[in-house]
Amino acid sequence: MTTTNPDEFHVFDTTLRDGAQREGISYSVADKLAVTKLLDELGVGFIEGGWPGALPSDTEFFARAAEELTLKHATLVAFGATRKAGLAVEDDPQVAALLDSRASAWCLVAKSDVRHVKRALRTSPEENLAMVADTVAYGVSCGRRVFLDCEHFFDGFATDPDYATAVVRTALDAGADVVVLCDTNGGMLPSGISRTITELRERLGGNPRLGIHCQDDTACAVANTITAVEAGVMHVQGTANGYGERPGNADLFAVVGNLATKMGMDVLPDGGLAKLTHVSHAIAELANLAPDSHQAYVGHAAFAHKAGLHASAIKVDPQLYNHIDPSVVGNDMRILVTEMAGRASIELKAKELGLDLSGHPETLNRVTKRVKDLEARGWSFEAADASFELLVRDELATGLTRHFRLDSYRVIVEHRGDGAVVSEATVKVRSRGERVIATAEGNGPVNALDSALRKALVAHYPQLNDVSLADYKVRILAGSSGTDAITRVLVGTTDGEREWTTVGVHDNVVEASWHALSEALAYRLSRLPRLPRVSRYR
Ligand SMILES: CC(=O)SCCNC(=O)CCNC(=O)[C@H](O)C(C)(C)COP(=O)(O)OP(=O)(O)OC[C@H]1O[C@@H](n2cnc3c(N)ncnc32)[C@H](O)[C@@H]1OP(=O)(O)O
Ligand SMILES: CC(=O)C(=O)O
Repeated sequence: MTTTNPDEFHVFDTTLRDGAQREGISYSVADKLAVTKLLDELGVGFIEGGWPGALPSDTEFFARAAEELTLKHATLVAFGATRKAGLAVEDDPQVAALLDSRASAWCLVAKSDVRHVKRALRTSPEENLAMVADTVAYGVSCGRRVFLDCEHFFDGFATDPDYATAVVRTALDAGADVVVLCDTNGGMLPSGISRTITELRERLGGNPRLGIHCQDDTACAVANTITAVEAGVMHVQGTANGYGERPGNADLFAVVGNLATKMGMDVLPDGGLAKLTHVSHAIAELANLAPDSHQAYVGHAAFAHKAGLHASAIKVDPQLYNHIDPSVVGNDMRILVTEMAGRASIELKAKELGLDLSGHPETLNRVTKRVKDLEARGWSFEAADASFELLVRDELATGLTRHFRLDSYRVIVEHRGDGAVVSEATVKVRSRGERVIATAEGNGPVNALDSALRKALVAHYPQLNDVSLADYKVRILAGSSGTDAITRVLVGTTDGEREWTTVGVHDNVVEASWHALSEALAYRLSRLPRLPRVSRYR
């Protein structure tokens, strides 16, 4: 891998500025400080923290960051705009706010499309160049490192290449460290990025310090960013998980993953790359967004294999079906067990769960057949590892699965005259050689059943006191009419330390729920000493 001098190649994060422009994101100042620490831990070179003077919370963020944060790797950057048209730079309150932020680096947004200069800024092309020159030079004279974001650069270059080039040259001449070419409307394709940067570099001559900032409106932001690096830029901007205005920004984790693993560029400090997955998920939490399972490199499913053919090759060598070793970016490979599984998928999944089927070809065949049959009837094991594990244990006859057996259950739902609806369940189970009967009420039939089953078992298995329901999902699968459909229930259960998921399928929602609930407790108890095997799945 080529070691990249952090001053010669910049990884510039704008999660807290452009990323915060995504609909639905609203960071508190504390969130912003936490995101900054995570990005610093990852090892990015620059963190754009927001626009002091424009957003009161960003002003507060910079004040607190100056007092509270000691960054190991990153330089904190304050975002702002070039001075107002017709105003001396020293008199512009927004520029004063940049100084007040105490950030040692600024990133200024400037117009580089002449149509925007005339129609949005309502000023002359010459005055816009003066705004760029004055503000950059002022920042530099105040000891700040200044980056210039050329808004709408690619559209501007297509309309008037001389003017767009003049903006870049003006900023470089005024002392800008890097001039960043922005695809603000996100409409570019890689070929256009490459052509424009090549032509710009010819016009400028020498080796200009250029950067790239791509919005994702054509879903090409990452590809456009990589193309720009190939065309000679030395500064990439992006955001955690691609958050940003409209469809978003270039996903910095995919950009960094590509640069490091495909182009041999060592763009993060030692150990940084292996933190990619953790930092991605932690920032999603702070943004209050569910992590995208299917995100490249860092998604939970980025290295999840469903097809039997994939698994059979992976069994020989995981590299045959993975573009990189997932651990390089802190991720894991997973094998999914579904109708598409073959014996190799089952064997690998069982191994993942600590069960060795390699010396048990008959069991492997049986498990594979049962999984395929059950999946065809609506069961889904890919999200229910615990049910799959119980099934394998049953077939392996390890005797670890059954600590209780159902005799019968009954649930009633009573709609009373006063409008109250009450559910009551009675379960009769065999446990430790005894017949146990328990009754419980609940706010619905499933809740009542769950309570009654726990009540019946807890005297024999006090471990169940720590177990609680974490999630309950119902999906209607098929049927000729709405009410005769098959129901699939997935139950998530936790003991405070771990979480596991079980599945139940039946044309009766209560029975499907019973199955998933009783499996959840059976799974917890399967961690206890051995007990005799009984058959399941009627
Ligand atoms: C491409 C990007 O995403 S850049 C980042 C954009 N981010 C944001 O806009 C979020 C923060 N923005 C804000 O809080 C507000 O828009 C503010 C504080 C910056 C400005 O608010 P207001 O003063 O009320 O102005 P308003 O938002 O209506 O218009 C923007 C003004 O900036 C001017 N402007 C736009 N770009 C620039 C520029 N590069 N340099 C100088 N002035 C600019 C516009 O001409 C307009 O001026 P006008 O008020 O004289 O018409
Ligand atoms: C600066 C910026 O965010 C853009 O031009 O898209």
